[in-house]
Amino acid sequence: QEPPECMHPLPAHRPIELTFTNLAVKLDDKRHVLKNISGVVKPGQVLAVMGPSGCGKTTLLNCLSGRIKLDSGCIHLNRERLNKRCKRRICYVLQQDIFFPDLTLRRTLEYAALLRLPDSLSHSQKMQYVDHIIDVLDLNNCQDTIIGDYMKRGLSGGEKKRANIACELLTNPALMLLDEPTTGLDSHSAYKLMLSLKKYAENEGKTIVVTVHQPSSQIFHMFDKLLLICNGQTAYFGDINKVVNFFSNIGMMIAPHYNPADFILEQVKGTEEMKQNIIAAAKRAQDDYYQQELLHLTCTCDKYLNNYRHNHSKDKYNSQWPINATNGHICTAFSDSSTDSNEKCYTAIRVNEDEARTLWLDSQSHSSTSTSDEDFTWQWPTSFWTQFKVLIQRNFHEARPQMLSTLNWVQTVALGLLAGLLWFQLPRTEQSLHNIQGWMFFSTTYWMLFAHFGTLSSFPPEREVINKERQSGAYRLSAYYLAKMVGELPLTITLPVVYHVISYPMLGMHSFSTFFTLLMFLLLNTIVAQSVGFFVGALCMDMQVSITISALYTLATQLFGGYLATNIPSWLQWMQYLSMVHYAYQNMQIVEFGDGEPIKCAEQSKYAVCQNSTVIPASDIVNAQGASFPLWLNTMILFGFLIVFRVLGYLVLRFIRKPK
Ligand SMILES: Nc1ncnc2c1ncn2[C@@H]1O[C@H](COP(=O)(O)OP(=O)(O)OP(=O)(O)O)[C@@H](O)[C@H]1O
Repeated sequence: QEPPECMHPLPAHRPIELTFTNLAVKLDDKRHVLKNISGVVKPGQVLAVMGPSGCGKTTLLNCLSGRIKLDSGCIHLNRERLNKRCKRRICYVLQQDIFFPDLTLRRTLEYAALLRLPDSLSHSQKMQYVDHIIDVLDLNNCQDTIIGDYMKRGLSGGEKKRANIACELLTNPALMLLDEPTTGLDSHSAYKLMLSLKKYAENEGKTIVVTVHQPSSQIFHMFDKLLLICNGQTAYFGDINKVVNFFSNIGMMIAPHYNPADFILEQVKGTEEMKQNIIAAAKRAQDDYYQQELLHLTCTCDKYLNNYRHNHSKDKYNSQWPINATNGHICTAFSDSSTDSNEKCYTAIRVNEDEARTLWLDSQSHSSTSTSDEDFTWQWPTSFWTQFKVLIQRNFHEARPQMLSTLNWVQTVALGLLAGLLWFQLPRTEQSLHNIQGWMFFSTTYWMLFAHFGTLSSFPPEREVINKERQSGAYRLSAYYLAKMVGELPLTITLPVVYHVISYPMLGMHSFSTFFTLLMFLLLNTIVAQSVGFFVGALCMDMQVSITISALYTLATQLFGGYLATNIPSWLQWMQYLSMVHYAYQNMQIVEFGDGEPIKCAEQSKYAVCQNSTVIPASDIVNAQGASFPLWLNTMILFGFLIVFRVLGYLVLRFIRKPK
């Protein structure tokens, strides 16, 4: 069954001719992962990159997408050298399928469409296009299945692969790089997927580069060009239907009815001598290839230039047409080359050939000049406000199953009841004071740990998705960050509210105002702890390191909170100012003992004030634990913690953990 034709609601992007020349990448300045890799792929063509495992295929795609710094060589998209701006026009489908596991496939695609299709399209147009992409990639049956991960069963491997491609196809990219899109698919699914891509390239004038491991011969013959890599070097670059000839010319004959893909991979996995022979032959063939291109060019350069002049006679590009790249100059360069050394002639001629081809591409492009200009100037597909709104919804949907899981509900209700029963209806006497303080301290530290470690464990997988989306320029980091704070807020506070509603009245409720004020400080403390967890999770790439830092910080926070140790040595007293629990716990005491029913003095009270009074004022209770601040100052400091750690978290993502 043929995949349906693609009808994208966006105007077509200008076709891209991808040219890469002499790419080299070294590891640790020593070992070459890639060396002298060159090639060109034109609009409508599919280039297959093949080679043994570890030969450098993924590294090449990383280079072409601009994610790896080159040691030498250059990459051009039409006439423009690969730069940050044009990187956004490349879609890169990674080998790993990185998604939010709890969202369904349809929801995932809907959010991708809402974020990555421009605001000029209505919501229903975007949804229609999602339907269309689901049809194109044959994902109808699983659109309501969650993506899943190793813990939760969701989409199959093949469905995830197609979902990955679907997300990228949404933006109607002109250049697609796909890293092993057929891995894990059965032969029929692999064939169907490649057929969809091939049709997409042909019908829409897209430029496609795929890495493949061991394609069937049916798939192999679908490709237009092949780049075979061996030991990081070119073992073949050229038309797919000439590769068998290339090998037979160097004495490596394919048996009849043998899959050419299997055959060439066996050759490049042979002895070191065989590999060197193949690489040397590829180099010779490449030189010949350029000579032929040149001959072709000299025959057609008149056509290119005449076409170009005809189509652009009045537009602004005409004035930019380089004076030295005239027909005469190309031909002169060519005739000069017959006497020059190969290398010199190649350089001289390539410059002009590239210019001619680029101009020809301009003239052939089915998009108008204004559309192509828009291509080069757009920054974000949607406005900040759209990104913010969509990301709030997505954050909420994505985080809810984890943050409000059944297990968390059970844990909260059970602990609320347990704390209520343990400190049930305590009398307001000095003898019970330590127990009442125990409830407050337990509540603040428990929710601090819950929020901190919850964020710490959930953020690293989320960072993968965010990095992938930031790399493709889907949205602003600031929109994501604000949306995360707002979208997760109701989820963050739900369980502490439930806990407080259960346990505080059991302890002994005196007024609604103390109930609500205590709840506010409990929530503020929880949100601060979440911010610290987010900052540590964003900063540390190693989970073990982040757990160690968090354990140290949260335990020290408890030790200096004012409940466990009241006689802190003077040289260590500064540590209590770093303890967020210290401020929340103090405020809870000020409210509970100040606004609630007062605490009666014991007969033999340790408080001096009891010599003249029958009740202990809140200030005396708080002062007995060491350094103390008034309510407003403690509250300001807690807000200070919140702002500082939120800003630090943002700066870490913006400058330290930014995607390459
Ligand atoms: N960051 C890195 N640190 C160390 N080695 C690296 C790094 N990146 C790549 N390599 C090495 O470079 C070589 C090429 O890796 P690459 O992932 O490009 O291979 P590949 O052809 O895509 O392999 P496969 O087909 O198995 O996915 C491998 O030997 C790999 O170990």
